Amino acid sequence: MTEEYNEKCKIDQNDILGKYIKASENLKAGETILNESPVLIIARSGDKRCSNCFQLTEGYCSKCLISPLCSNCRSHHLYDCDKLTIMSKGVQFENLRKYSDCYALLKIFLLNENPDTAEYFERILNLEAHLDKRRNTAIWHEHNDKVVQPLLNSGIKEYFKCHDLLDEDFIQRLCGILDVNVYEIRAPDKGAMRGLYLKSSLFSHQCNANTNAAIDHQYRIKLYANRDINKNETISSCYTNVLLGTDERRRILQEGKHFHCTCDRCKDPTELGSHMSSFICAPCLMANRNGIIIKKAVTEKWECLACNHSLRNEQVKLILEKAKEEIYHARDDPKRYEILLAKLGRILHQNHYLMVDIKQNLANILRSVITNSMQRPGRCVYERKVRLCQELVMILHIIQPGISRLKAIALYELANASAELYRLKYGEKELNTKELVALLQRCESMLREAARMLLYEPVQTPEGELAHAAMDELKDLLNDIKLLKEKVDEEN
Ligand SMILES: C[S@@+](CC[C@H](N)C(=O)[O-])C[C@H]1O[C@@H](n2cnc3c(N)ncnc32)[C@H](O)[C@@H]1O
Repeated sequence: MTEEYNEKCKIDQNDILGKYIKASENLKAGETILNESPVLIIARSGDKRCSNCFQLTEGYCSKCLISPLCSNCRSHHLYDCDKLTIMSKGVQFENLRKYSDCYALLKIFLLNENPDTAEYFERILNLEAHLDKRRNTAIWHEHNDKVVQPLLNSGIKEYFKCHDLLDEDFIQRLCGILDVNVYEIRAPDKGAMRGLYLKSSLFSHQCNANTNAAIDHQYRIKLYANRDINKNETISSCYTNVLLGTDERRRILQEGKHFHCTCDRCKDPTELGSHMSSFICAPCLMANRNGIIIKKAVTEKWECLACNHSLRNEQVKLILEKAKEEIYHARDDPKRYEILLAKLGRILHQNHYLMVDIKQNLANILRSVITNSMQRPGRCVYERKVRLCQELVMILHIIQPGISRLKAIALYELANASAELYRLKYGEKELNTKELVALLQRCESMLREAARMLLYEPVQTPEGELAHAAMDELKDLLNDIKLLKEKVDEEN
């Protein structure tokens, strides 16, 4: 492939990945690889968002009658509005309104109508669609009912330049292109929507990817190296939630992106030693042994590493289904979460992704208890919060060893909760001033590490704002430490 990409990386192609990006030079951790604006921003399937500000809405533009528009916005993209205004006079726009996913496709056709953007239409058509893998699957039928038929029956196709292309297969192909290539982006209401980026969509996936994607308030994407990348190394981005277990991640990637992931983490039954899918071996537990059940790589059987005990696939499925149901019913109740942790902790490894899910939920509840000025959290709240954050940081160190947004947030919370706990202990005379200084210095280095990783995030995003908060808190902490050190000197 000779197609130009940029000076830091180039496009290559192989039978497994299709097109993918590799480094043309050595890249340093933190180095920006790509900055790009989306060619398309669309609502998530089933949502309706204002064409101008992207807030959720039920309203429509009073001129073109087809584009969703919220009550705060008076107009949207002029070219699109003028074109759709002509079309709406001769089409059944009620059907297009009823099936909101049609609007994403109309936006793609409009790119082709507009001479300024027609080039993007051509480039979108070059993206992977996995048409054959999708044919006659559940998603194919869903798109047929909610996009293909409503579009074809509305009569709108005759108004587009590409009307003779617009048959069932072509529309399914575009649906496939969107499903396979979009990035999830944060909507103004903090919900999710989708962005299509022509260059960024060529990055292949790894569950332990070597880049992070950061999307700013204008929806520009920045892809930066989260660790050093060698020349000719494949540059990857992560398409899925890293806090899920291998079977879950693989299922999501198979269903949504149509490939079987064979990255280092997926291939390793211990998930790089994190044990995020492992079970506790009951016979070993009874015998006071440390038995862990993992899914063996070749046989795909769930077997204990210490004895010959095994679990059948159906048993594993049942345990997980029941655990998920119990987690669902415990939602927002810290006491029930604690009981569940104790109960499931006898079946699931401490780092199992469902245990991590409960611990994250619990840590979030404790955060609101701590930050709520009406409540006066006791020491035990801080102790629990510290323990939960420590466990999360430890797992993230394994699965995201480089620069990591999740790790930065967990470290930030750990540093603050720990500092508060040490101050409480000091107030209760459990620590002397010198000991407090030493412990606060540990918090300082955690906060510094969190701020360092968050500084790669765009300023006007929640993570960018957290970077600022971390810097401010670091200053306060340094000041505290300085005053306490002076006190130590006076005491000596
Ligand atoms: C967003 S596209 C990436 C660009 C794509 N390779 C192309 O040729 O246009 C996602 C698709 O790339 C392929 N892919 C990405 N990462 C992969 C991986 N780790 N293993 C196998 N296929 C992968 C899959 O076909 C997937 O559906």
